Amino acid sequence: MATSSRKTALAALNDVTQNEGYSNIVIDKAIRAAGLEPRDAALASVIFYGVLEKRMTLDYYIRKFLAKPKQKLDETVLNILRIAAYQMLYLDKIPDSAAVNEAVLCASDYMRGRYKSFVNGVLRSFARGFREVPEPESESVRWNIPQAIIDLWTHDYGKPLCAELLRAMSGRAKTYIRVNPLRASTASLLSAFPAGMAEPVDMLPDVLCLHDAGDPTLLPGFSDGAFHVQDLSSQLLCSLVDPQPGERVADVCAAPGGKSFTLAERMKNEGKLDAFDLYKGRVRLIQKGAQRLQLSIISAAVRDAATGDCAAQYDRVLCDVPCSGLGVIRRKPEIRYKKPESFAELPALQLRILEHSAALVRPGGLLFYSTCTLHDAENGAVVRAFLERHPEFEPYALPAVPIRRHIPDEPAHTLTMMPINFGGDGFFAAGLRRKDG
Ligand SMILES: C[S@@+](CC[C@H](N)C(=O)[O-])C[C@H]1O[C@@H](n2cnc3c(N)ncnc32)[C@H](O)[C@@H]1O
Repeated sequence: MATSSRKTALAALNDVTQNEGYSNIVIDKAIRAAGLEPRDAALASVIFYGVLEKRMTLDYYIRKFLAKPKQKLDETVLNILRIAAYQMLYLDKIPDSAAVNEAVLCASDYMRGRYKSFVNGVLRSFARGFREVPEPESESVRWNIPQAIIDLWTHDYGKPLCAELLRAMSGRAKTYIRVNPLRASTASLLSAFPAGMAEPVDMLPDVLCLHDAGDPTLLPGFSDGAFHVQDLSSQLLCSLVDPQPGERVADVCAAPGGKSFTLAERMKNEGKLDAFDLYKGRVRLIQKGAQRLQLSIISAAVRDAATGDCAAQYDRVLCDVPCSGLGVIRRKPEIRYKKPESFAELPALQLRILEHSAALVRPGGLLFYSTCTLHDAENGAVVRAFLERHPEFEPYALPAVPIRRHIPDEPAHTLTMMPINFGGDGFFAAGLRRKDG
């Protein structure tokens, strides 16, 4: 068992807590910097994501073994304790003694070993006593979701649905790929992948769900443009947008490009798809992906969706706006710890983007609004405000999809997707139509 796995997980956790880095980017960077072997990299990643997901439960247990339970702890020392506690509570194959010893080694390297005996003492008591600690009573600690988010979901969706949501959000998200039907088929990929690694998904064609596949970019077909990684809800959203070959389509917040790719594939690479994003570096990601997938109708460019010019008129415009991301906390566990105040400004920006993008839609054309969050102020409320201010648009009933509608009486032009009984992330979609003439 390599010490470097824990050290790498620690460096990445410190990066997330101190610099508010995105978990996937931070852990990839830390693993590359450490030059870990695949097995050690896998362990570093399991520990890193596990600690982020279970942080509130881990802190509850750790504090039972502090002489002063309310004591303020150095953030790195706390992360060292969390890493060891996570292994003891959740990783059956790692002996408790190994978890403690590795933590003490990490502590020896930090601040000239100042906290080594503290870490040793706390963790030895933890190893002896954690099985006797009663389960946390607090719903928030048990599900590792801050109370502010539980309150928000209870307010927006009601208590019973919030309870289902908490349970669903505590599971791991699966990895889905979208097969590029212009380059491959689900059958050809299934035969190229090792047996049992992928299975088709009933609700949509050209989707495979992966099991223990490791890095999907290393799978056969990836470099030839046979598929891209895309969550099931995101793929469902593209089926709602339903662009046709030959149409003009704009995706105004498009990077890294997952939806643009699927939309262009659904258009059979015929027509025009303008994919915009605010950031140059992210526009490059769209260009790189479109090139790999050989989707020549995609033109990617930098543009501010809230203010930018664009003379063209489009048949369909998608606004997949920046949002708080509360629907994807299974994939990006750090998002749940953001303070709700940090997303207070988002609805105003989202409405600005939607209103500005409305000008790009031709008469009779369609405007779609989507987020990967579960928060009415960023979802239904933005769409309601838009319709009040824009009588030239009307609700557009979304095509039926084979998933449960969770929200009673949700209007036909909006769809809130929740991970309950369905593999996809939490997403919201709305359809609007510019009236003719
Ligand atoms: C939810 S992500 C889009 C994901 C993308 N549609 C996909 O499926 O891959 C939101 C994107 O909006 C971009 N963004 C943020 N503010 C923007 C603005 N004012 N104008 C254009 N893009 C913006 C971000 O850089 C980010 O790439």
